[in-house]
Amino acid sequence: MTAAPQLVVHRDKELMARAAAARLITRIVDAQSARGSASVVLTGGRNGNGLLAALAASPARDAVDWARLDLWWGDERFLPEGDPERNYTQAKEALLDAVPLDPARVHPMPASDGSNGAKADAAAEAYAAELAAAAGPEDHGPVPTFDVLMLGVGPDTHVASLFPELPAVRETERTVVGVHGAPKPPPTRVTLTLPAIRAAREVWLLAAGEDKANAAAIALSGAGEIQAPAAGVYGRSRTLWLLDAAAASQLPHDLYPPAVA
Ligand SMILES: O=C(O)[C@H](O)[C@@H](O)[C@H](O)[C@H](O)COP(=O)(O)O
Repeated sequence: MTAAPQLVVHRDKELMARAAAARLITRIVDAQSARGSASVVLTGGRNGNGLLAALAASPARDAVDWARLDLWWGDERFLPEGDPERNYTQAKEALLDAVPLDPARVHPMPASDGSNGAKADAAAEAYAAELAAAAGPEDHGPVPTFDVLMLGVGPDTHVASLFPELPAVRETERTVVGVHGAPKPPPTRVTLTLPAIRAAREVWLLAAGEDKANAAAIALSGAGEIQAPAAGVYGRSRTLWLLDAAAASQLPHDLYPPAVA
């Protein structure tokens, strides 16, 4: 049984992004000090990219040893390489092009014009193989033990590209699957599954803005994971919701934590 999710509520979207970026820097530095490297899973979307931009602008940014950081993605829009709508493209613009990462340690999900052909299911199998190759005997299954796995939360409670009631959220064996007919464009995507997400040490859910208030309240009030995928994600040692006051506005009062700045 996993511990209950922890909640932190910040004044507004901008402060939440800056505070989450500072939190991520600290977690990466701690992991690198303890194990010599760190492993982080990025998320797409406005909140995810806002955090990356805040990280790029952080005065503490270069406390991170960027050459000893492994970056993975929780999901990807299945589009051609360089498409401005790809999560990888947006992450590069927000942060990756500004820091001295080791390219061999940056693992974008395949593009639709890559070697897997225009088949999202084949791209998913390739990424699952890449994850398995990076896993070691100390890891929990065919994925590396990510230090932090971040997930933006959709207004319908989707996380990554796990949408309510669609097949991907029901997957219990494979670590990566193709998604077809996603309600959030583009319709074709590649996504980690719940088993892969749950291998992470810490799972952070990012929810800022009034449009996330209903999703946060549903996910945190005992909804099932098929109907509310954000309710089904948890880390091995920590599950953390990072919200702003607007996204927390519909939470039951007993869940609403003491406000921070
Ligand atoms: O490919 C994507 O779109 C994301 O991975 C998706 O899961 C996103 O994180 C949520 O939809 C929240 O997006 P916003 O932060 O823009 O609301």
